[in-house]
Amino acid sequence: PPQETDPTDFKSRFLKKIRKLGEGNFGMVELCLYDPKGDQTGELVAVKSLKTENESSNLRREISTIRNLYHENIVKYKGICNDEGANIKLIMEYLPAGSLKEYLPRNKSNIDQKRLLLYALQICQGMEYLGSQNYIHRDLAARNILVENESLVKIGDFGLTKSIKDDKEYYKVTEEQDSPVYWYAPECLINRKFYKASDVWSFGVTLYEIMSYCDRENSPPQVFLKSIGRSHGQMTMTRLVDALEKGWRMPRPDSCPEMVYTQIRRCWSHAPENRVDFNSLIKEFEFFLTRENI
Ligand SMILES: CCc1cc(O)ccc1-c1ccc2c(C(=O)Nc3ccc(C)nc3)n[nH]c2c1
Repeated sequence: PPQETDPTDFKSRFLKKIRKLGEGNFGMVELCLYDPKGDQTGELVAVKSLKTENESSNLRREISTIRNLYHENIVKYKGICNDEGANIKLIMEYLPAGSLKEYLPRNKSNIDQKRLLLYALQICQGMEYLGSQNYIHRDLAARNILVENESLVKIGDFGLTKSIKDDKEYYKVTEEQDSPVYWYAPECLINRKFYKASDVWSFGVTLYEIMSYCDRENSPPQVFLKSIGRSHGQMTMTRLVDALEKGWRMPRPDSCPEMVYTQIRRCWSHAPENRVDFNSLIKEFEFFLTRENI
């Protein structure tokens, strides 16, 4: 019988680097061609490797998380490459159109608001599934939503995803890495507790980005800094928390219809328990998508 090969076991000698796709504080993502036949007929893959050895526990957790997730709006796990001893690599499917952060500004002219709501619906479907598996993503943002084609987007980068299986309903943020504070809910900023409802807050910020076609001038950091004033270091976080505590929220972008902004605000209730959940958001977006004009 043909020798049984494990399709999730990638050999480093066949993994050819093409270019860097992104870089984080601990990991790096590269576009590679996996070409076991050596004739360029292999497949393109996205490969996450470590920059520092001591982060391998985080990458191993990411691998154990992503390998058991199966949903059309979650980037597909392909396997691992760890025949070089310590530095294990995570192999994911390569999405050729990049993240919404690159895709939306570039294709603004041929993407209408209905299409934006289709992306919003798909993100909610992926997040609802993730929550059903008792995971919180903790880094939901347009930069982590990848585009398969103009009708399909997928949630990516589970580098900060945590399981809340052991019956706790929140995850305590421990690592002091420079967290994406402008996507964080108040409870995450104040007492570093991350609930599933904290992902809903981040979805609201992500939807804000999407409805403004990820316009850099109107990005969450820009909007916050314009309104709460420029300052440096710790002050920014404190000023951000104070503004949010006082009820300040990012204003409706011009390109965002009132009824979509209403949904965004339901993601931004101060108390986690008062926020809308992904199931209700799915119903809202399905309804919006059945109506003719938005
Ligand atoms: C392997 C890291 C990872 C880890 C995880 O847990 C979930 C998803 C990913 C991931 C992250 C990025 C990508 C990409 C891409 O960045 N594609 C592109 C295409 C074109 C351009 C311009 N930029 C970019 N494709 N598949 C990807 C999977």
